[in-house]
Amino acid sequence: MNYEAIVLAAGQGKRMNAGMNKQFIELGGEPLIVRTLKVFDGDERCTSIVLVVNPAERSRFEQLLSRFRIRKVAAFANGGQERQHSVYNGLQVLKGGEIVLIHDGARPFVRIRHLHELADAAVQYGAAIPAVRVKDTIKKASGLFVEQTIDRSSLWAVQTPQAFRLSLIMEAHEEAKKAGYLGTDDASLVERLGRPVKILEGDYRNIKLTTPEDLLFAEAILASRIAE
Ligand SMILES: Nc1ccn([C@@H]2O[C@H](COP(=O)(O)OP(=O)(O)OP(=O)(O)O)[C@@H](O)[C@H]2O)c(=O)n1
Ligand SMILES: C[C@](O)(CO)[C@H](O)COP(=O)(O)O
Repeated sequence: MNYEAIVLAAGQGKRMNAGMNKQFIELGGEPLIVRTLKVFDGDERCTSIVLVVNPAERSRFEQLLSRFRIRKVAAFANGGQERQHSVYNGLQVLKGGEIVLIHDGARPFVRIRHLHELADAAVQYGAAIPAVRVKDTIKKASGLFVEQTIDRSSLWAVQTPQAFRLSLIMEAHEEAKKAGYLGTDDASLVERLGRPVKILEGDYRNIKLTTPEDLLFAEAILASRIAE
């Protein structure tokens, strides 16, 4: 199934502590955002990309698109205060296809195979997300004391891209906006409508580069790919 993509790059990268938007950090000679965009740009099922950026950084992103010959960015949208607001702004400029994949620009290692599986699952279920089973024991705390150990057999660590029927995710964002609800991912806005969200087994290497040590993991993943 073909799809449109919204790629989010309008954050500040505060937890990366790099003194700049982490999207511009180079991995193996290419900026993080370029690596992410290349995956979608190279997927024949991706019809177009909306890139969500801080307006103050737009010309820098435009220069990268030109330098690295990224062809499918059809439109920019302005980032908002929160990730959810950025997604909402991106939804407003979509061309209006049936399926949209919403992806963190900070996740450069997503595989095309998963893009296709997620888009197809969104056709079938309305909403589909990649996730990996939790490997650690998770505990709920009160302050810094354990309150409860959570049974991890039904816990998943959720990733992006998150895939949706466009009409459904538009409704979910509008309803969340009306209710003043803020979620940390887009699927939570669909869940609150009582609509199903399908989980697809993801890849532990589809990491979100968030804190400095994630760059170490990223270099290792890159090295392993070169060896493939
Ligand atoms: N208002 C926001 C916040 C985040 N993002 C994007 O959403 C993705 C996931 O967010 P996160 O990893 O938290 O990135 P930052 O917000 O940049 O990081 P931090 O919270 O450490 O500042 C990133 O690609 C980020 O650029 C966005 O487009 N608009
Ligand atoms: C959307 C997400 O990547 C799913 O795990 C995550 O919720 C983003 O969180 P962030 O704090 O905005 O990076």
